[in-house]
Amino acid sequence: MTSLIQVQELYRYYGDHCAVNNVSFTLEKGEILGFLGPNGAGKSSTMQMICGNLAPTSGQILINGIDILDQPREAKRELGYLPEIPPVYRDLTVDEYLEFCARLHGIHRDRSRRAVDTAKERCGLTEVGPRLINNLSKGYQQRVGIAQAIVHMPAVIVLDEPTVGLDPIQIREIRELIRELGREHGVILSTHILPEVQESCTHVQIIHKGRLVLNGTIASLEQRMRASSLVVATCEPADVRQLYSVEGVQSIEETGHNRYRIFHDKDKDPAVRIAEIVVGAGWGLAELVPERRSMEQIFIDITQTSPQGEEQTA
Ligand SMILES: Nc1ncnc2c1ncn2[C@@H]1O[C@H](COP(=O)(O)OP(=O)(O)OP(=O)(O)O)[C@@H](O)[C@H]1O
Repeated sequence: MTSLIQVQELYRYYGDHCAVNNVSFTLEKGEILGFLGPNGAGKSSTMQMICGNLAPTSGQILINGIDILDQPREAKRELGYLPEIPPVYRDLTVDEYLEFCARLHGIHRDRSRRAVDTAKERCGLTEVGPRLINNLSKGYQQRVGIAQAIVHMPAVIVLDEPTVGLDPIQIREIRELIRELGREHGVILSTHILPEVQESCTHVQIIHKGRLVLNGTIASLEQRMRASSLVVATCEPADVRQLYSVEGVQSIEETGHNRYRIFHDKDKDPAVRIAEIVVGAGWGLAELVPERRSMEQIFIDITQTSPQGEEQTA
């Protein structure tokens, strides 16, 4: 079966600066791939190359088996792209704009009305068809941006930072929409926001200084985020010696008034036993929280364990 996207040994230089460095990956049907990295990591450059808007220095990109450099028109038919700044014309109504996009995508006039209605319905825009885009909220303008990306029913949708500048409710709605789109399209979502990937995606790739340093499922990312420490707070002072007796506990740091950070073996979670001891001894269990690594810590972890920034498959 052909992958929806196949990227092989992709490079992009800006002068001497290597912004995308030997990136290879595939996107399969049913996958929502989060392309995660800090600002300047090379996400937008990669997205633009995949969408045929930026020439690679070298490498190959196949969209549904079609080479975007050899057959750009055919390959682009399989693609919907929402750039970081949505390409909407604010002085058109939603209907006029989407109709225009449908025609640009080569949909015949007879079928464009239907295509626009379907895209509006999927993006929750049915009620606002006659309204000027300029008068819509930023969240709705973003939906219009997504509607233009799906109006021609592409196999693949590429969304570059789709929730930047939205308020928390709008963010939730757009993430829900992305999950929904993932049922019928392959989706690549570029973002520097870790929770975005955790909430919306099935797979994740981390790009760091132009290189892919992690490629795996969301479950594998969650695994990496689990730090090997717990924070325990008690109402009465705990007898630390008893906590040391729990299997897997390596060291205990007292961090304040009846608060303890317990470091443990990665493969042995002592939380249940610690809770039993605290409750059994009558110290009062006020808090027991497994600590989690931040994205920055994961970057450090990954880049330190693979000094050349080589890709790890989790
Ligand atoms: N046209 C350009 N000319 C020179 N350098 C560029 C150009 N576009 C991007 N870069 C550089 O290439 C690197 C990758 O940029 P890119 O925009 O792809 O990263 P990004 O991960 O999308 O970051 P952001 O989230 O800030 O957009 C950065 O160091 C950036 O400064």
